[in-house]
Amino acid sequence: MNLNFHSHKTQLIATAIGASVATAGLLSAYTSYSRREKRKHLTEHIKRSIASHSSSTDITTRHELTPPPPPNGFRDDFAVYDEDLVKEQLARNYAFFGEESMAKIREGTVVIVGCGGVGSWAAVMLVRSGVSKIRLVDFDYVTLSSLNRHATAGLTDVGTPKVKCIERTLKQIARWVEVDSRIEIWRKEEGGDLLEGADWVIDAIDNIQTKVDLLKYCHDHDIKVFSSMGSGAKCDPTRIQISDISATVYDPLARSVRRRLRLLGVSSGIPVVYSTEVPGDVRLLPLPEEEFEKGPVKELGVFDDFRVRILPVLGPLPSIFGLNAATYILCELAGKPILNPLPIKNRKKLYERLLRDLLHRETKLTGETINKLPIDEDDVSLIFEDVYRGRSVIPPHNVPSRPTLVRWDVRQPLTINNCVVMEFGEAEKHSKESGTVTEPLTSPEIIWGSAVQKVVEHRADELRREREWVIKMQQDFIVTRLEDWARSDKYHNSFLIEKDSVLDAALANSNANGLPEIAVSTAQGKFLKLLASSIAAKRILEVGTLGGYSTIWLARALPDDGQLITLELSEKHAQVARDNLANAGLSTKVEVIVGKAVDSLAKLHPDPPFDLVFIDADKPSNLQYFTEAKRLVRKGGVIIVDNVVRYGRVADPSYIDDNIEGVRNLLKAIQGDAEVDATTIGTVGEKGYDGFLYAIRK
Ligand SMILES: C[S@@+](CC[C@H](N)C(=O)[O-])C[C@H]1O[C@@H](n2cnc3c(N)ncnc32)[C@H](O)[C@@H]1O
Repeated sequence: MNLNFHSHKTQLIATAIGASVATAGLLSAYTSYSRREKRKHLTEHIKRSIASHSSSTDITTRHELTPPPPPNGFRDDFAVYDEDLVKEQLARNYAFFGEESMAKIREGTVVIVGCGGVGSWAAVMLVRSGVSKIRLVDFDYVTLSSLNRHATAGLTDVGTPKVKCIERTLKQIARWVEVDSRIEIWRKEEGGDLLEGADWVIDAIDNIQTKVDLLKYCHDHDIKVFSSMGSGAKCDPTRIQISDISATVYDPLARSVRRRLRLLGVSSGIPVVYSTEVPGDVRLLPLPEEEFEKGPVKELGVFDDFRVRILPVLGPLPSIFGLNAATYILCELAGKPILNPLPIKNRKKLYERLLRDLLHRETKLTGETINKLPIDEDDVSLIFEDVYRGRSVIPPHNVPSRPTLVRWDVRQPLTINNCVVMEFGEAEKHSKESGTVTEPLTSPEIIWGSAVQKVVEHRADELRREREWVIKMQQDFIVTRLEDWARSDKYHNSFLIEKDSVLDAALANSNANGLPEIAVSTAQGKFLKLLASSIAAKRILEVGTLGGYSTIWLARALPDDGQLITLELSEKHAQVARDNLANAGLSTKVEVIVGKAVDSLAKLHPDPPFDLVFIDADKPSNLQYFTEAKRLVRKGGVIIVDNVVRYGRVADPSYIDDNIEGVRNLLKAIQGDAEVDATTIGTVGEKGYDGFLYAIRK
């Protein structure tokens, strides 16, 4: 019985197993079949798509952004974007990063600025690894000479946009990828649009100024950016590495970018790929003779500020740079960043030591206890790495075994321009023979000769030029906020304008009565007063009183028998103004007329004429007020119109509103008016960017 039971059970189990195996076999066969079919489908489509590309003779259609859908409507076919196939294609990456990280990579958006030898490789590898949204930005076209390093360009691509030829390849690699190709130059003025939505930006630009612009822009706008330094003129792949921009050494492009960024206030926080290989005696190759014959060299470049000369490049190097960028960003997107990419040398300790030694040396030199030097650790690295390239200033300019910083000329203060690198022994000799600050013995030129003196001057000059460049750059970057202007006004006023309780009370009373805070600023008020004084104004007309703040300033310039008439629409404003004027002791000199200014003006007589008219009421009526002002002001008298700049918007055709139109109409009228001579003066201050129009009645 027992046996029977067992044999029955065994039979049942065997049947169950048999059935499961058969089902599994069938399922597996079906899955394989289904996959095979999907794969076949995909392969056929890709073949068709490629065939249709190569049969086309029109070079522009061959590089169309969207691959042409095949007759059976490929894009809607489930097989194209089938998740199974995507996962199969990315199987090794899934194995490496796992589901969660791969999901992040696949959601990532990367913008590549510069799609040449570096950017093209980065793009290809990012897409091969699963990045599904990519924007390519480059204004340039494929040339024959770029084929030695480009990831996707072939002979038939010559003369076509670089971004388009990368896009085509990317779509052949991953049918699901979204490529946004922009045949555009990145410029900081419109830079935001091209970077929109980026999780990461790759800077693969070969123009230093644009590169610095882009890095600074990304830094200021909290956009993650990875930058590629100079791959030109190098050949040693073992020296390529990733580090923070602040830790780069030996690479001349990195040095220049680092210096410029540092002077713009960005000293670290940008990962870069660079090489420590010091290029030999490399110069930009001269252009071939026939290129010169085509016309002035400058005209040969696509854009003025882009180089037209040729830098020697060994193809694999930029590609390695691009692959480094892709690797770094993939790990970042995956949430598994490369931890502490190894900088060639950890120089921080060295800079600390150099600074400490310099402090001791300076203490001896000045004979005083010094707690803080006028140069800091950042400057030390600038002097050591950038200015003196880690070498002694003394010929033969060895790499010192014990580098030391010293003040070059003890008769001059310690600055980055008056501080040099020496070997310890040289520094000792220098200090001994130079004497001290109070008792200098001789000049450094006498100690080391005029050739060394020239090196120091040359380096200082280099630094100065760079600073000038940076100052120029900074001007482009300046975004001055209202609070900056307010602080500026406050600072200047603290020297030039005494605290004035009457004016403060006028503002406080206006506020208390709910008047809008649109009176002129303190500095503008003072300007109006000075102006009225300079022309010895006896009769002043004001259009737009508000609480009488500008009125008080102007009236204070009047002599005892002077008079000011001010026109105000609002009875309430006028009443507040009268109170403020009374408090200022100016009631007898000022008459406030209530009503529409146009009507009030029409009733005023030009005899006696006014010396000064200040127009500051409703802007759409500017021209009417100005016309009346001309009638009422004496020859040689002055008309001032406020708010004619309006954040520069008057000049921006995209702004259309009544106030702005009021100013534009006034300007147009004055243009052909022989009776006045006028100019506009920007009055940047605590009220932001605005300006006065200043006109003299001829
Ligand atoms: C900008 S505020 C004048 C500020 C004043 N000048 C100052 O700096 O203290 C403009 C004033 O013009 C007045 N206003 C507006 N339209 C007017 C009109 N048609 N006639 C007269 N006044 C007018 C407003 O009521 C307001 O008080």
